Amino acid sequence: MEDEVMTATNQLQAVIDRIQPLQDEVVRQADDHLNQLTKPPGSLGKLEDIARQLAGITGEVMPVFEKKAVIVMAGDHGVCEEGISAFPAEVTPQMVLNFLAGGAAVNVLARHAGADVVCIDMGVNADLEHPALLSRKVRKGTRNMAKEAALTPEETLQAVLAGVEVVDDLVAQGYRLFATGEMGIGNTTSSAAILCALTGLDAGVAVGRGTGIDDAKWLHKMNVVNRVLDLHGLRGASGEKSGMGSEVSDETGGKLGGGARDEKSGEMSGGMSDETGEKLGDEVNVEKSGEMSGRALEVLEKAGGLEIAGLVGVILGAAQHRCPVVIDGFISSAAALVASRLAPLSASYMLASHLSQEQGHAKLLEAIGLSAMLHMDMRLGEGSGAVLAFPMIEAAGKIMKEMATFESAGVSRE
Ligand SMILES: Cc1cc2ncn([C@H]3O[C@H](COP(=O)(O)O)[C@@H](O)[C@H]3O)c2cc1C
Ligand SMILES: O=C(O)c1cccnc1
Repeated sequence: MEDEVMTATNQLQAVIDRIQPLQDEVVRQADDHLNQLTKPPGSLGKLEDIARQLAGITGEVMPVFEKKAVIVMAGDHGVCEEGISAFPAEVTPQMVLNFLAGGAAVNVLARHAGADVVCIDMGVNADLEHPALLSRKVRKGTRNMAKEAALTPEETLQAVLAGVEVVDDLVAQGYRLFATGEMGIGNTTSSAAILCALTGLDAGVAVGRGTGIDDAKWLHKMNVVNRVLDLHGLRGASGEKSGMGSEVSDETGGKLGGGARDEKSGEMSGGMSDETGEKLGDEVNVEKSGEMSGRALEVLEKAGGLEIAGLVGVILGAAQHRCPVVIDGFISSAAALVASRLAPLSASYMLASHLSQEQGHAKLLEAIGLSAMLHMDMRLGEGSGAVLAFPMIEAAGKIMKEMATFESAGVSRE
């Protein structure tokens, strides 16, 4: 078992080590091109930030994304037995079948965006079979994190590496633009615990109403998250700078397997933040990823979900392949936070699609250094907000490719 964990750890470290900074030179070329286009400089606002970020990610000033996919990972949560959701756990497999039949919100919005839905069983507590379902089932649901660790180290690594492989396969099929999506009743509780554990935030700030729980259940859900943090010693020891001004101690961050780590990892290069929009023109990249943070993996083991762990792998895999990855709502962002702590450079490959109504989502994005494109008051998950943002991302690419320059259109300036 030890050997298996070591091998999987090394595999994950290799993925992290392959993640490169954005290509500064191409970002500069994109910036130059944007300034030749028939518009006052900067007048396309965040579309220009996206265009620069896409250039730095892909190495192309005019990227085109012919094949795009939303990767919807599903898993069940043992913590449901604490009564923290407005819906029963059976909804997870039922919704997976709905995704496969094409009837869920994410299917509709993906069709609208011309994207494919790739549905993956990471750990649903049912025997599901369908020709279009990819099974990467690690186990039938997590353990109840309020009583014991949700996952073992082996299970956690297996799920993360499965996510990496899913992206490897899709890239081999020609996909170049990804979105994260998930299904798992109870997973806003898991995500809130991850947010608290990695930033030091209080449960009162991080815990939201998920599928729509009433006040009494909401208070209970906060208590459950507090119990999880106490049981697993996850309180206030992020080992990382949160980027939100919350003071956190720094003793537990470390290379997996022991050694001390000295890595400034709180400053993210997430391309969509207001500051980074400016930064993209000159200083896009932060430091190269260092050794992976054992702390982030530990949090995933203690409080994670199999679909969340899988999405961590999807995000790292996309970054490894220099593909943009569009992050959906609260749960996807919890996975993105873990990914950014494992590999700080991965944040440069993320685009935050929308600001979920789920309490805590703004703090979660802030901790990664991302700012959301859309404010649609959505709180669904599944990847629904992320696919809704696909057309905007493609629009940024089209601006680069199709817009006339001052010279070509004979438009005067100065
Ligand atoms: C019918 C239905 C469809 C969904 N699609 C996504 N979620 C969302 O709700 C769940 C998280 O909320 P909580 O932590 O409160 O259980 C996740 O499955 C998430 O994807 C859904 C929830 C329901 C009920
Ligand atoms: O923001 C989300 O992803 C979300 C919020 C509530 C319930 N399910 C998902």
